[in-house]
Amino acid sequence: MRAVDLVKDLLKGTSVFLIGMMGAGKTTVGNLLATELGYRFFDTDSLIEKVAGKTIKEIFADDGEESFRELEALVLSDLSAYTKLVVATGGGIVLRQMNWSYLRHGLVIWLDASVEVLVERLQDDTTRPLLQTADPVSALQKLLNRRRNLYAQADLHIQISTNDTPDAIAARIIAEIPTVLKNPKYPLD
Ligand SMILES: Nc1ncnc2c1ncn2[C@@H]1O[C@H](COP(=O)(O)OP(=O)(O)O)[C@@H](O)[C@H]1O
Ligand SMILES: O=C(O)C1=C[C@@H](OP(=O)(O)O)[C@@H](O)[C@H](O)C1
Ligand SMILES: [Mg+2]
Repeated sequence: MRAVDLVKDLLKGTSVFLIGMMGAGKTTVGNLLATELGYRFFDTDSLIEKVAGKTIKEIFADDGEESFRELEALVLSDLSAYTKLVVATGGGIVLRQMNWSYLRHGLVIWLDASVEVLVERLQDDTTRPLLQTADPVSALQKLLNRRRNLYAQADLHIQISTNDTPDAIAARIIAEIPTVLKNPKYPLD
């Protein structure tokens, strides 16, 4: 049996939620993973932009972060009603305790990249309002310090190194899902 077929068998349509810091690759890897699993892919940030009719940057600037977080919770609660989804979340989704009740509808996977990797990827990014500061490196470090314990509540922890390609990370997720989901056909596994 191919690894991905075993995983489909184990998941039985359960959705997958990717959490982790900005730049960890949730959007990029989520897309690939959905294709592999034959699931639909959604990104909470893209849905928020559709609902609001403006970009994340504009929402932060016009309405503030709290307003963005309200929309984020709303979009996540809607998505949690469905099965067979891979959902790439925004890095701050873990902050609201209520969001965990939605995330727990699926399998929660933490993509964990170091601040060095995140900085390398996001140094020229202008779309993430929380990084538009004089010192984005320390902004990322502070966010990670504040959020690490929340990300650690995920069902599966995927550590990402500098040279891991998106394809390799998607393959690793598929290889590691069986370590956290029991196979009911082999209850003594
Ligand atoms: N494994 C990877 N290797 C190299 N670059 C990556 C990798 N994953 C994502 N990226 C790049 O890093 C940036 C952030 O990725 P993205 O998927 O948007 O992360 P997130 O959704 O977690 O913020 C994008 O420019 C993307 O192309
Ligand atoms: O970490 C955060 O608080 C945020 C992460 C972003 O999404 P990505 O994690 O996809 O970059 C986006 O939701 C917003 O800029 C806030
Ligand atoms: Mg993203």
